[in-house]
Amino acid sequence: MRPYVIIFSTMTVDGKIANSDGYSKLSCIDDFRLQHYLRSNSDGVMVGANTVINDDPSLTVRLVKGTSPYKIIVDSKLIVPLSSKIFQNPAKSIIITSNNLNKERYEKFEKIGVRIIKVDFNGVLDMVTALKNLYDIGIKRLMVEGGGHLNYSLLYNGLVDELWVTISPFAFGGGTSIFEKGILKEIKAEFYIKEIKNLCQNWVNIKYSILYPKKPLI
Ligand SMILES: NC(=O)C1=CN([C@@H]2O[C@H](COP(=O)(O)OP(=O)(O)OC[C@H]3O[C@@H](n4cnc5c(N)ncnc54)[C@H](O)[C@@H]3O)[C@@H](O)[C@H]2O)C=CC1
Ligand SMILES: Nc1nc(O)c(N)c(N[C@@H]2O[C@H](COP(=O)(O)O)[C@@H](O)[C@H]2O)n1
Repeated sequence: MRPYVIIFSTMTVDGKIANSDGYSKLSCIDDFRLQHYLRSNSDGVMVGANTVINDDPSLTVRLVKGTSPYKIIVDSKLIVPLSSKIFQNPAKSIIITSNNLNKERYEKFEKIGVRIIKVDFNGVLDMVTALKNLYDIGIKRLMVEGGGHLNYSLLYNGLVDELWVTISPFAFGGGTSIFEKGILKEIKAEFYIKEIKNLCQNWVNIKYSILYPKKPLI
């Protein structure tokens, strides 16, 4: 069994979630409220290593009432700084990483109480096994907040149930896309519209369910 997975992302009209300098503030207040609402209705919120390094996020629930979920970082080489805000409440932090690293790398995180889930790494981490592990520790509903490489690796593996994407009224012409294939192959993923909502006049949130791929391709 694996968690029900929802990707939440805010992108420009040209599909970018950050520009090439790493600038990524694209939401309006209603969109931030939606983001916090989904956090409060999730058992865990997952981000990739680059997102932690670029944004130093809190990933807490602040704009609506509710409990902050587990924070889950996908980091194959364990490069995220120990001083990141995410580790301020280490008991609710989980790192998914490779089982090929040396002991010292895990130890510094384990020492402060961060839970480490080790999975196989073959250029990308085995996210099928990672999600099974998360389900077994009680994470039944998982929100994914990017970045583009993490989003794509989950989509590619048929591990996404819904995509909540907000289109913000900007274009960058470059930068990081909502889905970045990295070393993975291209696919033709297909989505089905469940709901469309206008936010703060010029922003649009679209809730999609995934038509394809629904199951791991590998
Ligand atoms: N506007 C928005 O909604 C959001 C924007 N962002 C922006 O996106 C940018 C970061 O995106 P990306 O560069 O795509 O980085 P990312 O956050 O997806 O992290 C990529 C890294 O995470 C690890 N990783 C993720 N999935 C993996 C897998 N399956 N196997 C192995 N390792 C894996 C690897 O270390 C990889 O280099 C930042 O600038 C951030 O500000 C991030 C989240 C939301
Ligand atoms: N929905 C959304 N809109 C934006 O404009 C964003 N920049 C992001 N970024 C994501 O939110 C995280 C920051 O969370 P905190 O406010 O620090 O709790 C950031 O790391 C991205 O995952 N999202």
